[in-house]
This record gives sequence, C-alpha cells and structure tokens, in this order.
Amino acid sequence: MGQEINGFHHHLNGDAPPLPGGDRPDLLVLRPGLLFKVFEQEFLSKFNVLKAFESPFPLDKYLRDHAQSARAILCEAIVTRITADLLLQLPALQLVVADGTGVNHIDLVECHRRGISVTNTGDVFSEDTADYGVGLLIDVLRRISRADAFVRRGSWPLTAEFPVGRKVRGKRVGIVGLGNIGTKLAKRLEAFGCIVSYNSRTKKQSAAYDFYPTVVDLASQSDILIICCSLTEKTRHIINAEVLNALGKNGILINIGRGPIVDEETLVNYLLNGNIAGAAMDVYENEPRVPSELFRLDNVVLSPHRGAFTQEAFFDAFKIVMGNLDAFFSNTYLLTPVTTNE
Ligand SMILES: O=CC(=O)O
Repeated sequence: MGQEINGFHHHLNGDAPPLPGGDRPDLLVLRPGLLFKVFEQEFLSKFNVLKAFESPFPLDKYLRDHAQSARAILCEAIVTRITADLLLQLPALQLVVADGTGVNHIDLVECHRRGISVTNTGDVFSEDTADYGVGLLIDVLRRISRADAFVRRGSWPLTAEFPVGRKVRGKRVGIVGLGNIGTKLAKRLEAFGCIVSYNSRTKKQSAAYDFYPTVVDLASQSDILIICCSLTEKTRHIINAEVLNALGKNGILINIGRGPIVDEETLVNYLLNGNIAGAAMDVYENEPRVPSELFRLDNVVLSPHRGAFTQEAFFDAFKIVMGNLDAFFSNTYLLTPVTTNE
C-alpha cells in the first residue's frame, strides 16, 4: 500500500490507492556509483529509488523529508560513508548494501549496535584483483607501462636505450593479508616461480607458505611486498617507515588493498630519495588525488582503482546486490552478510 506524503511515496498501512512505485520498496541511494549507473533501470524497475543526489536541498533535509521510512540503502564503495551521524538520521534503516568488497567506509560497529545488517559483494572481485596484482608486479619489474610510453612518444627510433627490467621468477614476494585475494594471488605467483610468504592476523593452517607474525619481519624477508588486506583501524598505516626500511633499497611495494594502509607521505619520500626501488599502486590515501611527485618517477606504476573491476565481475556484483535486497525484502537469509569482526 502506498500513500503520498510531501510528494513522496511512503509505505504506510492505509486505504489510499496504490500509486506508481508505491508498492515497490524504498531503496535509498546517496550517490550513484558505477554499479548503480550501469544497472539503474533494473534498480528502478524493482525499487522506489530515493535519489538523494538529485535533491537540491542539503542531505539532512532530504533525509528528514523523504527517507524516514527507508529500510535499505545502497552504498557506493569508497565515496559514500555510512557514519554514526548518518545512521542517526535514518531511523528505519535495517540494511546497508555495499556495492564492493571493502567495507572500511561503513561504521560496522554502529550498524551492529543498531541491529542494521551490512552486506558486501563477497568474493566476486577477488580473482580479478589477484590478476591485477600480478599485472602490476610484472609491470613494475619489467617496466611495461614505461615501455609503452617510450614507444608512444617516439623515443625508440632516437635511442634503443630503454632500460632493462628485473626478472619475476625467484623473487621473494611477501603478501600482507592472505584472505580471498591474497590466497588467489599467492597461487598465481607460485606459477611464476616466485617464493611466496605472508603475514596475516593468524597463521593459516591450510597455507603452505612461510608465515611471518609481523609485517616488518615479512618485509625484511621480501623483495616485493603486496598489500591485499582490508583497511581497518588495525591496518591503517601499517606500512610505515619501519616496514619500508625493512623492505630496503631494492624492495618494491605494491598496493591493491586500500590507500590508507600505507603511510603515503612516507612512501613518497622513500621513493623520491631512492630508499626503496619502486612501487605500483591501484589505491591511494585520498582518492582520486594521487601525489603528483610520483608522476615523474620511472619506477612507479599508477592505476586509478580499477584492480577489482571487470565487466564480468561487475555483473556478478550486481546479481549479489540484487540477491541481498531480494532476500531482505522477502525476509530470508542475506547472501553475503558482513560481520563486525571481519
Ligand atoms: O575496491 C573495490 C572493492 O572493495 O570492491
């Protein structure tokens, strides 16, 4: 049953005739992410989408006027933050559906306290992210992006002196975080003849790789360190000066996790001063801002947070997002709930 209040459809029990969209559940969207933009028609066909981003009013007014009965919110990874303050403004909220894997932008503890469920997209992006990690590793060692730039700017006919890169086989690769992505990455790197070891919250009985209880220990035994863990208060800035010192002048850092896991200012200084040999990054501390000092460094590969995403995985993510929403609105089990201790 739908009833129109202030030009908006609320789901109240009443005798008002159904209005267009009135029998579809509300789905709040603060900002449209790529997933929403691509699948907008599908979302519109199943939900009464509350497009907060189209409102000319400040968000708090929009929420007060239109979203008081919204039970579900679709949350774009990275740019939409689900804070305690926002939750306070959404008294009916019961479900936060994230459109990615990382949920560092969602206050899980506060959601838990309020009895609000959170879902992510599970494992759908792990393979592609692991592939990307391999790609960045080969790129930074073999200088593929730099070689491409060299050819494109017409340098090859002038000089054949493009510098020779370093071999992949035999490199000691330390994986920070042996979860879904780290495990898949380890498997791939084994096939390339790399020597894999890892650091994780706990030693994984099922993993045959050497485990180091601290990131510093792992870094001191690695030629390349790859960050695959999620961002939490415990992992914020775990890659600091001490870790980079342990990695050493010949070491390379690769980040396919989240920017703030690395103390970026320190990393930039270490790269500028030659205190580590190179880096490849798909994520940054303040995306989409990339420290411009890095643009002139030949030993750095920069990518705009695309590691997780392929067209295929995107479609799988959409199916999981829809599956979670369908499950919620039909009172059955969520497909990929996130718990606070993840
Ligand atoms: O970064 C992408 C994701 O967390 O899915």
